[in-house]
Amino acid sequence: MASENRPLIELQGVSKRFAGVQALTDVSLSVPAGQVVCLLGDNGAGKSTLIKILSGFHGPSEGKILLDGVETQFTDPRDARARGIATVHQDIGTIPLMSVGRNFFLGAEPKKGVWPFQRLDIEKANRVSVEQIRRFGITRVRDGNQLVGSLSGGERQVLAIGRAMYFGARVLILDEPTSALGVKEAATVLRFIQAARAEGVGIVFITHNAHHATLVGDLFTVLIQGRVAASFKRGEKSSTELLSLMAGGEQMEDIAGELAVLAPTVTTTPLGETQ
Ligand SMILES: Nc1ncnc2c1ncn2[C@@H]1O[C@H](COP(=O)(O)OP(=O)(O)OP(=O)(O)O)[C@@H](O)[C@H]1O
Repeated sequence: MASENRPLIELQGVSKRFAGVQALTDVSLSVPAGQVVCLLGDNGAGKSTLIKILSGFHGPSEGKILLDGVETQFTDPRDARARGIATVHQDIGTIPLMSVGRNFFLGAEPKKGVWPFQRLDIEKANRVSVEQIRRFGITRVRDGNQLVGSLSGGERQVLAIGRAMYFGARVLILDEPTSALGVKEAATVLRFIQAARAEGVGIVFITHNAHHATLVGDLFTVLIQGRVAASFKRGEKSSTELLSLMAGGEQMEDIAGELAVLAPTVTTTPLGETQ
Protein backbone atom coordinates (compact mmCIF):
# COMPACT_ATOMS: atom_id res chain seq x y z
CA MET A 1 0.00 0.00 0.00
CA ALA A 2 1.13 3.57 -0.64
CA SER A 3 2.57 5.50 2.28
CA GLU A 4 -0.23 7.32 4.11
CA ASN A 5 0.91 10.93 4.03
CA ARG A 6 2.73 11.30 0.74
CA PRO A 7 0.91 14.02 -1.22
CA LEU A 8 0.05 12.80 -4.71
CA ILE A 9 -1.18 16.15 -5.94
CA GLU A 10 -1.02 19.59 -4.31
CA LEU A 11 -2.22 23.08 -5.09
CA GLN A 12 -0.15 25.88 -3.62
CA GLY A 13 -1.53 29.42 -3.49
CA VAL A 14 -3.78 28.89 -6.50
CA SER A 15 -5.95 31.75 -7.76
CA LYS A 16 -8.22 31.71 -10.78
CA ARG A 17 -9.72 34.74 -12.50
CA PHE A 18 -12.26 34.68 -15.28
CA ALA A 19 -13.22 37.90 -17.07
CA GLY A 20 -14.52 40.03 -14.23
CA VAL A 21 -14.84 37.11 -11.76
CA GLN A 22 -12.34 36.07 -9.11
CA ALA A 23 -13.36 32.39 -8.76
CA LEU A 24 -10.48 31.27 -6.48
CA THR A 25 -8.05 33.22 -4.31
CA ASP A 26 -4.88 31.77 -2.80
CA VAL A 27 -6.16 28.20 -2.39
CA SER A 28 -3.83 25.49 -1.13
CA LEU A 29 -4.87 21.85 -0.99
CA SER A 30 -2.98 18.61 -0.60
CA VAL A 31 -4.26 15.16 -1.56
CA PRO A 32 -2.23 12.45 0.17
CA ALA A 33 -2.19 8.80 -0.91
CA GLY A 34 -4.79 6.72 0.92
CA GLN A 35 -6.74 9.71 2.23
CA VAL A 36 -10.16 11.19 1.48
CA VAL A 37 -10.08 14.97 1.13
CA CYS A 38 -13.58 16.44 1.37
CA LEU A 39 -14.14 19.64 -0.52
CA LEU A 40 -17.18 21.49 0.70
CA GLY A 41 -18.84 24.78 -0.07
CA ASP A 42 -22.06 26.44 -1.06
CA ASN A 43 -23.10 26.99 -4.70
CA GLY A 44 -20.63 29.28 -6.42
CA ALA A 45 -17.94 28.80 -3.74
CA GLY A 46 -15.43 27.67 -6.36
CA LYS A 47 -15.50 23.86 -6.05
CA SER A 48 -15.99 23.21 -9.77
CA THR A 49 -13.26 25.65 -10.70
CA LEU A 50 -10.91 23.94 -8.26
CA ILE A 51 -11.59 20.45 -9.62
CA LYS A 52 -11.21 21.74 -13.17
CA ILE A 53 -7.73 22.96 -12.22
CA LEU A 54 -6.87 19.61 -10.60
CA SER A 55 -8.08 17.74 -13.67
CA GLY A 56 -6.32 19.82 -16.32
CA PHE A 57 -9.37 21.63 -17.69
CA HIS A 58 -8.18 25.07 -16.55
CA GLY A 59 -4.71 26.31 -15.69
CA PRO A 60 -4.38 28.47 -12.57
CA SER A 61 -3.99 32.27 -13.02
CA GLU A 62 -1.50 32.18 -10.15
CA GLY A 63 0.02 29.51 -7.95
CA LYS A 64 1.42 26.05 -8.50
CA ILE A 65 0.31 22.47 -9.11
CA LEU A 66 2.64 19.79 -7.77
CA LEU A 67 2.39 16.17 -8.84
CA ASP A 68 4.40 13.79 -6.65
CA GLY A 69 6.14 16.85 -5.22
CA VAL A 70 7.23 18.17 -8.63
CA GLU A 71 5.78 21.38 -10.07
CA THR A 72 3.78 20.62 -13.16
CA GLN A 73 1.22 21.91 -15.66
CA PHE A 74 -1.42 19.87 -17.40
CA THR A 75 -1.84 20.60 -21.08
CA ASP A 76 -5.46 19.34 -21.03
CA PRO A 77 -7.73 16.83 -19.20
CA ARG A 78 -6.33 13.97 -21.31
CA ASP A 79 -2.84 14.79 -20.05
CA ALA A 80 -4.06 14.84 -16.43
CA ARG A 81 -5.86 11.50 -16.97
CA ALA A 82 -2.76 9.93 -18.46
CA ARG A 83 -0.92 10.98 -15.31
CA GLY A 84 -3.45 9.27 -13.05
CA ILE A 85 -5.92 12.05 -12.24
CA ALA A 86 -9.43 10.76 -12.89
CA THR A 87 -12.63 12.74 -12.47
CA VAL A 88 -15.98 11.03 -12.06
CA HIS A 89 -18.96 13.34 -12.46
CA GLN A 90 -22.33 12.66 -10.98
CA ASP A 91 -24.65 11.02 -13.53
CA ILE A 92 -22.28 11.22 -16.44
CA GLY A 93 -19.90 8.66 -17.79
CA THR A 94 -22.18 5.65 -18.11
CA ILE A 95 -24.64 4.93 -20.91
CA PRO A 96 -27.87 3.27 -19.72
CA LEU A 97 -28.64 1.37 -22.96
CA MET A 98 -25.21 -0.19 -23.11
CA SER A 99 -24.07 -3.25 -21.18
CA VAL A 100 -21.94 -3.16 -18.02
CA GLY A 101 -18.98 -4.65 -19.95
CA ARG A 102 -19.23 -2.14 -22.83
CA ASN A 103 -19.57 0.79 -20.44
CA PHE A 104 -16.58 -0.31 -18.40
CA PHE A 105 -14.27 -0.33 -21.42
CA LEU A 106 -15.84 2.55 -23.33
CA GLY A 107 -13.11 4.03 -25.54
CA ALA A 108 -10.53 1.44 -24.44
CA GLU A 109 -12.16 -1.78 -25.63
CA PRO A 110 -10.12 -4.99 -25.33
CA LYS A 111 -9.57 -6.49 -28.80
CA LYS A 112 -8.87 -10.03 -29.90
CA GLY A 113 -7.48 -11.42 -33.13
CA VAL A 114 -4.67 -10.06 -35.27
CA TRP A 115 -4.92 -6.73 -37.09
CA PRO A 116 -6.75 -6.12 -39.50
CA PHE A 117 -9.11 -8.84 -38.26
CA GLN A 118 -9.36 -7.56 -34.71
CA ARG A 119 -12.72 -7.54 -32.98
CA LEU A 120 -13.98 -6.53 -29.61
CA ASP A 121 -13.21 -9.12 -26.93
CA ILE A 122 -16.61 -8.86 -25.30
CA GLU A 123 -16.02 -11.93 -23.10
CA LYS A 124 -13.02 -10.23 -21.56
CA ALA A 125 -14.87 -6.91 -21.20
CA ASN A 126 -17.75 -8.67 -19.41
CA ARG A 127 -15.52 -10.79 -17.18
CA VAL A 128 -13.22 -7.97 -16.08
CA SER A 129 -16.03 -5.46 -15.49
CA VAL A 130 -18.01 -7.87 -13.32
CA GLU A 131 -14.86 -8.89 -11.38
CA GLN A 132 -13.97 -5.25 -10.74
CA ILE A 133 -17.32 -4.15 -9.41
CA ARG A 134 -17.91 -7.34 -7.39
CA ARG A 135 -14.51 -6.81 -5.80
CA PHE A 136 -15.98 -3.71 -4.20
CA GLY A 137 -19.08 -5.42 -2.88
CA ILE A 138 -21.59 -4.95 -5.74
CA THR A 139 -22.55 -8.62 -5.82
CA ARG A 140 -25.93 -8.12 -7.51
CA VAL A 141 -24.16 -7.69 -10.85
CA ARG A 142 -23.27 -11.13 -12.19
CA ASP A 143 -23.45 -10.68 -15.93
CA GLY A 144 -21.47 -8.14 -17.94
CA ASN A 145 -24.22 -8.24 -20.60
CA GLN A 146 -26.63 -6.65 -18.14
CA LEU A 147 -27.68 -3.15 -19.23
CA VAL A 148 -26.37 -0.29 -17.12
CA GLY A 149 -29.91 1.13 -17.07
CA SER A 150 -30.89 -1.80 -14.82
CA LEU A 151 -28.35 -0.78 -12.16
CA SER A 152 -29.20 1.51 -9.28
CA GLY A 153 -27.74 5.03 -9.09
CA GLY A 154 -25.18 3.93 -6.50
CA GLU A 155 -24.14 0.92 -8.57
CA ARG A 156 -23.66 3.14 -11.63
CA GLN A 157 -21.42 5.46 -9.62
CA VAL A 158 -19.42 2.47 -8.41
CA LEU A 159 -19.08 1.24 -12.00
CA ALA A 160 -17.74 4.64 -13.11
CA ILE A 161 -15.32 4.87 -10.17
CA GLY A 162 -14.21 1.23 -10.50
CA ARG A 163 -13.47 1.83 -14.17
CA ALA A 164 -11.30 4.86 -13.34
CA MET A 165 -9.38 2.77 -10.80
CA TYR A 166 -8.92 -0.14 -13.19
CA PHE A 167 -7.40 2.25 -15.74
CA GLY A 168 -4.82 3.40 -13.24
CA ALA A 169 -6.27 6.38 -11.34
CA ARG A 170 -4.05 7.43 -8.45
CA VAL A 171 -6.16 10.46 -7.64
CA LEU A 172 -9.92 10.17 -7.90
CA ILE A 173 -11.98 13.34 -8.04
CA LEU A 174 -15.57 12.51 -7.21
CA ASP A 175 -17.94 15.33 -8.07
CA GLU A 176 -21.03 15.07 -5.85
CA PRO A 177 -21.20 11.26 -6.14
CA THR A 178 -23.90 10.87 -3.48
CA SER A 179 -26.03 13.96 -3.99
CA ALA A 180 -28.76 12.38 -6.12
CA LEU A 181 -28.91 9.14 -4.12
CA GLY A 182 -31.08 7.75 -1.34
CA VAL A 183 -29.56 6.61 1.97
CA LYS A 184 -28.83 2.98 1.00
CA GLU A 185 -27.45 3.97 -2.38
CA ALA A 186 -25.24 6.64 -0.86
CA ALA A 187 -23.93 4.03 1.59
CA THR A 188 -22.91 1.84 -1.39
CA VAL A 189 -20.83 4.69 -2.79
CA LEU A 190 -19.36 5.65 0.62
CA ARG A 191 -18.27 2.03 1.19
CA PHE A 192 -16.63 2.09 -2.21
CA ILE A 193 -14.81 5.32 -1.37
CA GLN A 194 -13.41 3.63 1.73
CA ALA A 195 -12.31 0.63 -0.30
CA ALA A 196 -10.54 2.88 -2.81
CA ARG A 197 -8.79 4.71 0.02
CA ALA A 198 -7.61 1.36 1.45
CA GLU A 199 -5.93 0.70 -1.92
CA GLY A 200 -3.87 3.88 -1.52
CA VAL A 201 -5.79 6.07 -3.96
CA GLY A 202 -6.01 9.77 -3.03
CA ILE A 203 -9.62 10.91 -3.17
CA VAL A 204 -11.14 14.37 -3.53
CA PHE A 205 -14.76 14.04 -2.46
CA ILE A 206 -16.90 17.03 -3.43
CA THR A 207 -20.16 17.13 -1.55
CA HIS A 208 -22.83 19.37 -0.09
CA ASN A 209 -23.61 16.69 2.48
CA ALA A 210 -21.72 17.35 5.72
CA HIS A 211 -22.85 14.01 7.14
CA HIS A 212 -21.48 12.00 4.21
CA ALA A 213 -18.26 13.99 4.43
CA THR A 214 -17.73 13.27 8.13
CA LEU A 215 -18.44 9.56 7.57
CA VAL A 216 -15.53 9.01 5.18
CA GLY A 217 -13.35 12.13 5.22
CA ASP A 218 -9.80 12.31 6.58
CA LEU A 219 -9.17 15.95 5.65
CA PHE A 220 -11.67 18.74 5.05
CA THR A 221 -11.49 21.99 3.14
CA VAL A 222 -14.39 24.43 3.16
CA LEU A 223 -14.48 27.06 0.42
CA ILE A 224 -16.40 30.30 0.82
CA GLN A 225 -16.38 32.77 -2.07
CA GLY A 226 -13.30 31.19 -3.60
CA ARG A 227 -11.18 31.21 -0.44
CA VAL A 228 -10.31 28.45 2.01
CA ALA A 229 -12.54 29.32 4.97
CA ALA A 230 -11.46 26.30 7.03
CA SER A 231 -9.16 23.36 6.70
CA PHE A 232 -9.06 20.61 9.31
CA LYS A 233 -8.66 16.89 10.03
CA ARG A 234 -11.13 14.14 10.87
CA GLY A 235 -12.52 14.44 14.40
CA GLU A 236 -11.76 18.15 14.74
CA LYS A 237 -15.32 19.26 13.91
CA SER A 238 -18.77 17.66 14.09
CA SER A 239 -21.07 17.47 11.07
CA THR A 240 -23.23 20.23 12.63
CA GLU A 241 -20.21 22.53 12.92
CA LEU A 242 -19.27 21.64 9.38
CA LEU A 243 -22.75 22.43 8.09
CA SER A 244 -22.73 25.80 9.82
CA LEU A 245 -19.29 26.57 8.37
CA MET A 246 -20.42 25.66 4.86
CA ALA A 247 -23.43 27.93 5.10
CA GLY A 248 -21.18 30.70 6.41
CA GLY A 249 -22.23 30.47 10.14
CA GLU A 250 -23.41 34.09 10.49
CA GLN A 251 -25.73 33.82 7.50
CA MET A 252 -27.43 30.80 9.12
CA GLU A 253 -27.91 32.76 12.35
CA ASP A 254 -29.50 35.61 10.37
CA ILE A 255 -31.89 33.15 8.68
CA ALA A 256 -32.77 31.56 12.05
CA GLY A 257 -33.51 35.05 13.40
CA GLU A 258 -35.75 35.88 10.41
CA LEU A 259 -37.66 32.61 10.76
CA ALA A 260 -38.17 33.17 14.50
CA VAL A 261 -39.80 36.54 13.72
CA LEU A 262 -42.04 35.02 11.04
CA ALA A 263 -43.03 31.90 13.02
CA PRO A 264 -45.68 33.42 15.38
CA THR A 265 -47.56 35.03 12.42
CA VAL A 266 -47.73 31.68 10.66
CA THR A 267 -48.77 29.59 13.67
CA THR A 268 -51.43 31.99 15.02
CA THR A 269 -53.36 32.18 11.71
CA PRO A 270 -56.19 29.59 12.00
CA LEU A 271 -56.41 27.08 9.17
CA GLY A 272 -58.77 28.04 6.40
CA GLU A 273 -58.81 31.75 7.29
CA THR A 274 -57.17 34.43 5.24
CA GLN A 275 -55.74 37.60 6.58
N1 LIG B 1 -15.82 29.77 -17.17
C1 LIG B 1 -16.20 30.74 -16.32
N2 LIG B 1 -16.29 32.02 -16.72
C2 LIG B 1 -16.66 33.00 -15.86
N3 LIG B 1 -16.97 32.78 -14.56
C3 LIG B 1 -16.92 31.53 -14.11
C4 LIG B 1 -16.54 30.44 -14.95
N4 LIG B 1 -16.56 29.30 -14.21
C5 LIG B 1 -16.95 29.66 -12.97
N5 LIG B 1 -17.15 31.00 -12.90
C6 LIG B 1 -17.55 31.77 -11.71
O1 LIG B 1 -16.66 31.42 -10.66
C7 LIG B 1 -17.36 31.34 -9.42
C8 LIG B 1 -17.16 29.95 -8.81
O2 LIG B 1 -17.91 29.01 -9.58
P1 LIG B 1 -17.83 27.43 -9.42
O3 LIG B 1 -18.68 26.83 -10.50
O4 LIG B 1 -16.42 27.01 -9.34
O5 LIG B 1 -18.53 27.21 -8.00
P2 LIG B 1 -19.07 25.87 -7.34
O6 LIG B 1 -18.67 25.91 -5.91
O7 LIG B 1 -18.65 24.70 -8.12
O8 LIG B 1 -20.63 26.02 -7.44
P3 LIG B 1 -21.73 24.90 -7.80
O9 LIG B 1 -21.82 24.01 -6.60
O10 LIG B 1 -22.96 25.74 -8.01
O11 LIG B 1 -21.27 24.21 -9.04
C9 LIG B 1 -18.81 31.68 -9.71
O12 LIG B 1 -18.98 33.07 -9.46
C10 LIG B 1 -18.94 31.38 -11.20
O13 LIG B 1 -19.95 32.17 -11.78
